[in-house]
Amino acid sequence: MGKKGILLVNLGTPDSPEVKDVKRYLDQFLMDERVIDISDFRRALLVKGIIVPFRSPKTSALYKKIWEPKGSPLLYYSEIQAQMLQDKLGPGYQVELAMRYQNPSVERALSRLKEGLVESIKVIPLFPQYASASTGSVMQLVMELLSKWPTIPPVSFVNSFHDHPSVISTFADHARRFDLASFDHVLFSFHGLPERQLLKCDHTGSHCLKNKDCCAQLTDVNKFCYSAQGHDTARLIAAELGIERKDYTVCFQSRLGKEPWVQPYTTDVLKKLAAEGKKRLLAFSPAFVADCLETIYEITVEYCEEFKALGGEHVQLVESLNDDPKFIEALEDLVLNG
Ligand SMILES: C=CC1=C(C)c2cc3[nH]c(cc4nc(cc5[nH]c(cc1n2)c(C)c5CCC(=O)O)C(CCC(=O)O)=C4C)c(C)c3C=C
Ligand SMILES: [Fe+2]
Ligand SMILES: [Fe+2]
Repeated sequence: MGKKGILLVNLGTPDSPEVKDVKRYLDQFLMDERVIDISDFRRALLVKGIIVPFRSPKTSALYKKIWEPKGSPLLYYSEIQAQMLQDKLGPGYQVELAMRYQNPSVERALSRLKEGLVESIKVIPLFPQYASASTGSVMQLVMELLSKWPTIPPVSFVNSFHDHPSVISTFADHARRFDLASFDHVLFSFHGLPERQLLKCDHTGSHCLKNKDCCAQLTDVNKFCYSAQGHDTARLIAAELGIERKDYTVCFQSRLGKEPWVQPYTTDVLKKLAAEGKKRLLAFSPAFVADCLETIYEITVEYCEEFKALGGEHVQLVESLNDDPKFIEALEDLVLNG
């Protein structure tokens, strides 16, 4: 019997924090039709004419602040996760890691699986909640690349794992490293998404954003909704930690552009909590399985400073799943049963 191929795919990061590499990364990322979902002509004008030239120097400066001797945290944690999963699954499996943008490329990882003569390929996009811009984009690229192979092996995809018990309990374990009673409020701050992309994913056209609580419960109608899955992740982590509903807020960070994104925005929530006299916040970022620019810089530095300037005292980030063996158990379970 041949080996089974496993392809883990995370979002991607620049090859280095230098402006030229950040430009190449942002160009590939934001030219993806699922990320900026407007016409090809308008996307090219916006991305190549405005965002990449103006944003890259700023983004490069941020990457320089989080870059470590071993590289970008997103990449090195992903590499560790892939190695730990390989060790756990043993010689019957070939685990490859790829990044949707930049390196290691999905094309190269698929070639390595082909060279390894795997009998099947299971793709696990490393995003707990499904979004067209993340999971959907990985699926599309893998299908496009495989469609050019003369022999297409049996292939399957994990769609989401927002409620996986080991994922939930790993986040909860990481929060228990702190004295939970010392915090005034808990944030579940998810990466943002344009509202338009949520609406497009509502196949009924009758549910999403039709009332302010449409994502509060996961049902058959919104089961693939990024926001509804995020609310479910937050609900499950809060339940495991015994955090009452009034003591946490689900919010969305990292907005890009002027159009409305999924709300509430994390910055608005910080303002509201500071105005209510809250001083110490505990912040989860459960859209990611590894710490990255969005957690290490945006939450730990930017949001913390913003909150302090508003009269707060501290925003404490809960570490992501990173190299926790319990998360690798979740990945193993997705391989075997997902
Ligand atoms: C949960 C997964 C992600 C979704 C969904 C997503 C959507 C999305 N992102 C942008 C724009 C940017 N995102 C940036 C960084 C970034 N995004 C994710 C994940 C998701 N993005 C990660 C893991 C990271 C960090 C990568 C790292 O190297 O650490 C950036 C770059 C940083 C910056 O310039 O601010 C941009 C830009 C859009 C437009 C979008 C959905 C439509
Ligand atoms: Fe992003
Ligand atoms: Fe929704």
